[in-house]
Amino acid sequence: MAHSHDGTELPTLSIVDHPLVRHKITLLRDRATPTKQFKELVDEIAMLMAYEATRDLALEPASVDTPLETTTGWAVRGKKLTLVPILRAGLGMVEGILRLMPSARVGHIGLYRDHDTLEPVDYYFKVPGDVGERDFLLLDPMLATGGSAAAAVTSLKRAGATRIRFLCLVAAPEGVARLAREHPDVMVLTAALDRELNEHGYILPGLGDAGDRLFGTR
Ligand SMILES: O=P(O)(O)OC[C@H]1O[C@H](OP(=O)(O)OP(=O)(O)O)[C@H](O)[C@@H]1O
Ligand SMILES: O=c1cc[nH]c(=O)[nH]1
Ligand SMILES: [Mg+2]
Repeated sequence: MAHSHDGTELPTLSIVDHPLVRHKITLLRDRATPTKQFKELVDEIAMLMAYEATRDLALEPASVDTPLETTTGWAVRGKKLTLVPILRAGLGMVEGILRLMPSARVGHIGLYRDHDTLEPVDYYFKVPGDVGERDFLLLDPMLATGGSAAAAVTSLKRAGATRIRFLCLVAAPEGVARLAREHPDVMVLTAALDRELNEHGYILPGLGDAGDRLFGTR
């Protein structure tokens, strides 16, 4: 059971604190890290996190012919795992995870956070069919107020999704609490649980605006 800084229980939270992840997250936070390296780090951390997020995937026996004989191995069971990045910043997490599981499907959810109200505004939704039979990994580097993640989960559920995990790199306690309140069935995996949000809804200490740092906008 995880706790936020004020002691609230966060039962659906898992912090991926592998030493390599902690090292890379620190480089990602550094304001001096240039766009090219920022992109590479997001890609690498996402891949390491996906390894943890899929630890309990169901398997089924699979026959395999080695050069010497036939034996029984294992294959991941069921429909292809489905990655759903929240545009834009979530896009940075897709390629690294696809290297680990090249046959995963990819859906997209377009959302941006209104600068004044901090409320999510949605502009795109496309996911593969057979939604109810799929395991979804919803991807966004930042979980701040939780408004965007909660809205994306609501959209996925409206389309029929039942098994959703949310992967982020940096989370604020406020966002974790909101997601746990609105979608207690959705497990959240993060590489870092930060202290708080500032008055503009930015995570402290955080890493700044993930979308801008990934794509060189501002
Ligand atoms: O938890 P929240 O308070 O909703 O904030 C988090 C959202 O804000 C950022 O996206 P942004 O709105 O900057 O869009 P972008 O990815 O297009 O830059 C981030 O990538 C999340 O989607
Ligand atoms: O700190 C934050 C909060 C929301 N979105 C970001 O990219 N960074
Ligand atoms: Mg942004």
